[in-house]
Amino acid sequence: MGILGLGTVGTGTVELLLDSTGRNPLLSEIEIYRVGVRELNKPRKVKLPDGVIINDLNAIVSDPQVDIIVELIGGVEPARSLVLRAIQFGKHIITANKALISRFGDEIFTAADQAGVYVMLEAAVGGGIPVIRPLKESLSINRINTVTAIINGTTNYILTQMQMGSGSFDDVLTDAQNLGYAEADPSADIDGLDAADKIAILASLAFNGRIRLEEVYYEGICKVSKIDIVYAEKLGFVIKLLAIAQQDKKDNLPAPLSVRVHPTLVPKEHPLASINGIYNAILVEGEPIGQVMFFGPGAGAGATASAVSSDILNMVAELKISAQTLNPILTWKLHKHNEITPIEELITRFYARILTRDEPSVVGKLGTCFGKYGVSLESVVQTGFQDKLAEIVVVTHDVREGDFRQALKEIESLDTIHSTPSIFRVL
Ligand SMILES: NC(=O)C1=CN([C@@H]2O[C@H](COP(=O)(O)OP(=O)(O)OC[C@H]3O[C@@H](n4cnc5c(N)ncnc54)[C@H](OP(=O)(O)O)[C@@H]3O)[C@@H](O)[C@H]2O)C=CC1
Ligand SMILES: N[C@@H](CC=O)C(=O)O
Ligand code: NA
Repeated sequence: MGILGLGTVGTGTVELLLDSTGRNPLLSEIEIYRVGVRELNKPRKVKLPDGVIINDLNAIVSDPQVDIIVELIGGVEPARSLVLRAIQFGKHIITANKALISRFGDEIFTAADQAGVYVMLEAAVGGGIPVIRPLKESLSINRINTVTAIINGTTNYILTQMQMGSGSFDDVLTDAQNLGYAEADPSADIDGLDAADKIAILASLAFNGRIRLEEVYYEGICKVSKIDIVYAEKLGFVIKLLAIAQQDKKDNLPAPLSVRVHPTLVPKEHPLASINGIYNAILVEGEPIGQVMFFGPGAGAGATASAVSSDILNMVAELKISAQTLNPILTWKLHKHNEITPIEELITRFYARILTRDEPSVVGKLGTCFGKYGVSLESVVQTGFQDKLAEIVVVTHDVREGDFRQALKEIESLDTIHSTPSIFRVL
């Protein structure tokens, strides 16, 4: 076996594979033949025989001694070219790289199909949580209607720390980086793109069709402030970065999918409200199963190594049965593209925090504007003052997003309105 990458996940995986006592006996059949890195002279936490760690990754993916390539480099290039080259040379692939799969899954799965090799990616979504394989195998008979998930550990860690009132945003992010949770470029975590990559993968599996990543709406956590966390709490919510894939029905027929990532006010009694820190959870709803929730550590060396190494063991087990015929349930044959609804068509509740000049008629003016676009309000709270401006928090009933945005545009043009610092969707 050849491993590409010896960073957080690569090191965790090598440590796990070398520590076989009390684990699955198949582990003894796995040889770490080569490990590819960028910098040969970097100090490493794991000790491997001389010559195993090299920096010629192209040589590893074409080496006849290697049957399985484990890609743990991250990012698109050179990961994409190396994986495609490995497939050309008939190697089976294991990867933790959601950025690669969400963008180039089509190309990689098609190449793998033609070459008759497996691609396994349990670690790419939810870190250590088994979710890809359960969706492919144990739940595959269900008609899934919704996947609602917390699938970025770094942002969940930051939001949890903010909620507990500890540390500044930057300090908590640095913590998450030092703990090995964040991506090499942490803006992918913060801006919601990492969660978008992951929900695109889950949605393709759950709804049996490819997803165009560019159609997935995503927003990150930059606009979530301590003030909003406190208001949300008073109103009975916690703020979480949710990734949602939902199949709505129109006239009892399946409508296009809604696939999106955004900070969301989650009612405190909802099962996802209590998922804190580095933990992730994926709530799957389908027919006939009902609700199933997967919960566990979403990032970090050990947890992610658990998912990568389980893929390695499963791969070895599959190849023992037959190297000629692939188990069809483990391959990725997604022939159609799923159609995705634009975000303007989403029907949801909203939370908005509006800063106004303190005039007696302002709540009435807000109500009139919202009413004009069919936005009805569930609650309006005039809470306090920020720099001499009155602060009003509204929560709407379900509304079409496009109509809410139009109402807000008109509200923002009123003289009495100063600004709308926060707008979040409510679950
Ligand atoms: N960290 C986590 O908790 C999780 C990460 N993942 C995914 O796992 C993958 C790996 O992440 P992680 O281990 O955190 O990343 P790291 O940045 O810690 O490690 C990356 C490794 O890849 C090597 N590498 C990077 N670029 C090149 C290159 N151009 N040529 C050769 N080697 C290269 C680096 O070499 P060198 O050491 O010499 O610099 C390093 O060993 C990513 O796809 C990530 O999204 C998935 C789930 C959880
Ligand atoms: N950066 C990711 C790592 C796991 O996928 C996260 O924080 O969830
Ligand atoms: Na997983």
